[in-house]
Amino acid sequence: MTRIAQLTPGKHPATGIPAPGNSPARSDADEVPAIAVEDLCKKYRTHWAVDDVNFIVPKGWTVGLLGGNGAGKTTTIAMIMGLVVPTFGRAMVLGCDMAKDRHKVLSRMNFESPYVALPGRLTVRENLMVFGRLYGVPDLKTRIAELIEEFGLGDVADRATGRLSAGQKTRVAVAKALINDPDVLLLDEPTASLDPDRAEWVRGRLRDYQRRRGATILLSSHNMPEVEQLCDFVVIMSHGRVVAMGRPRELAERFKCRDLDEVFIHLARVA
Ligand SMILES: Nc1ncnc2c1ncn2[C@@H]1O[C@H](COP(=O)(O)OP(=O)(O)OP(=O)(O)O)[C@@H](O)[C@H]1O
Repeated sequence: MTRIAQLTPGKHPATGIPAPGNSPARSDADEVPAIAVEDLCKKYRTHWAVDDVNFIVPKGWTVGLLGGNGAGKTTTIAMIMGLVVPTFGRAMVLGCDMAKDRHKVLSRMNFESPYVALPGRLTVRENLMVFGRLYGVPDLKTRIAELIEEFGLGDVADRATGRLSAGQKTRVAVAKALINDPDVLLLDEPTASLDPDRAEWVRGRLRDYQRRRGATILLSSHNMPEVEQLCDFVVIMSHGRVVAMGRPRELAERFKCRDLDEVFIHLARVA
């Protein structure tokens, strides 16, 4: 049995985690997971940025990818997107090896990071139009109107994206990430530049989207209360390796901590 198979829901060696209540994975624990990361490694010159990472994300789950600065989260997400080629191992999305077959699943995925800027000279509407066309979204004008309404972007829809505030840009980026109704959504610190009110609002949108669509979300975040709110399960990395995984409450119990914040600090000091 591969390590990936051991991490299939219901077979988790440590936790035997059941699928979350609204998860389509509940009825079929053996179906192809949304994301499967198997023996994944990435070496830059002499440095292993990602070093033998294994985990799965069953369909319909929200999983947090956590770790301190330089732990390897962004590199792992980049390999899951098929943007960085693994040195060893593979990242599978909906059964496709992303280093070889990503064209087969890209239309069912999307990505958001405040650190990846959208073209600044294009207006918000033009950006949504460009990405909508790239993803082949049907009835695109209607979809853009829905997103502008849902994300409260009416006042800035015809302004250059580069001239918006960081918070406004983040809302545009999340709207862009949902334009193709993705089955799999990868989020790299989705609320990093938002004030607490806006951050909560974006989390609400993501939660609504996940529930409505049964979508799978893998999210990296340094905001532990956010992770506790959104995630069914977390994978914690340090120095390119997975050092712990489990449900947020289980991890707190396992490490005798009050919450995930304390677990994070504990692991950052010992791992
Ligand atoms: N293109 C690259 N060339 C060389 N080294 C890289 C490259 N990209 C990342 N690294 C290194 O790989 C390691 C992991 O980086 P990565 O960006 O994946 O970490 P991270 O967990 O996302 O960190 P942060 O929380 O600070 O964003 C770091 O030591 C980083 O310096």
